[in-house]
Amino acid sequence: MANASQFDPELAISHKFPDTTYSYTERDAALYALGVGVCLSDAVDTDELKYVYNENGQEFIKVLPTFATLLIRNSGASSFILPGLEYDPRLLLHGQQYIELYKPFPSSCQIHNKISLAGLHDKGKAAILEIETKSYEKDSGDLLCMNRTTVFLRGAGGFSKSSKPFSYTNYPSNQTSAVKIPESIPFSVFEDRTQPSQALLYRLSGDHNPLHSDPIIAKVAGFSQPILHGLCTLGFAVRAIIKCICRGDQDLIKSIAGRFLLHVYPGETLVTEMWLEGLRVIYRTKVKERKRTVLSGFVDLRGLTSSL
Ligand SMILES: CCC/C=C/C(=O)SCCNC(=O)CCNC(=O)[C@H](O)C(C)(C)COP(=O)([O-])OP(=O)([O-])OC[C@H]1O[C@@H](n2cnc3c(N)ncnc32)[C@H](O)[C@@H]1OP(=O)([O-])[O-]
Repeated sequence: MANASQFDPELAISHKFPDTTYSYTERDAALYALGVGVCLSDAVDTDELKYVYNENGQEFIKVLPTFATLLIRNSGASSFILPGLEYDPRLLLHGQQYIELYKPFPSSCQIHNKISLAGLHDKGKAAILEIETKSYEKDSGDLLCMNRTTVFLRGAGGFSKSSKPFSYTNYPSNQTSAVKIPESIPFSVFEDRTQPSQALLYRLSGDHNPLHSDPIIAKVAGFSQPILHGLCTLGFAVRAIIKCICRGDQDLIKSIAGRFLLHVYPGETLVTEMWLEGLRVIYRTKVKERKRTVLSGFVDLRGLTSSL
């Protein structure tokens, strides 16, 4: 439990984050695609080869919508360290991710990020911190996407009165990632087995948190072995939706919300169930071997393909 003297929520809320920059090339986009399982079970997958190879003479490779989560990499870990918040970073877990996409990503680009604090909550046993990043294309000044990252700081709650726990949010409640899963049979189900080396491949895209690679750090954090990055699991789930519901058209994705409910061990099989409600896909991802739900959320679409 956090010592109240180590936490000054008002100081954290008034903190001004410096802008950050990020540049990527086609190589980064392709490496990321491999990290989230593109062409994992079929090297010539007709829906996915375009993310890693200039197929049929296409000039540029295509970029997955979840690549949005990499644009904030340089603002990543350091943006969770704020004046007024002291906690053990080894106990930090990724809780939720919300992404809005405004324009398809070019295959290479220079990015300018504007960062702000979107939420801070005292949950008693934990504190929840939410950071929002707006990513602009440097050349055109166009807004490409917005990411809202929620982290769960285990052991850092209890910094306010339990009768009136501190809670600050500056965004609409309909953007929360928690969803109610329908009781009906899913519209579609997709299964994908992650590789035992999946986290080691994914980390090359820039998330070097040792929780995903170092057995000793993983044990300190309470896991039997290094766990998969939450955003890697999200990448697998959204790929399943692009394949099964968007029929391979990644540009149909408008926004993505995901709540990480349980850790995934690299090598486990991910089964994503999808329900279509108008232009919203509600989804749930389970680990087949442990029969446990690890991720759930929704994806809003710009439209449906005529072949659906
Ligand atoms: C990005 C940086 C680095 C990346 C690291 C990774 O990738 S790590 C790998 C990827 N990440 C992982 O592997 C993490 C997987 N997830 C977990 O292990 C667990 O879900 C947990 C430990 C985050 C919370 O479990 P628990 O049993 O301690 O929680 P509880 O059910 O008792 O609820 C307490 C309160 O918290 C709320 N709340 C609950 N969950 C979430 C959430 N996800 N999100 C937000 N909020 C959440 C819940 O609504 C409730 O509030 P209310 O309603 O009372 O106002």
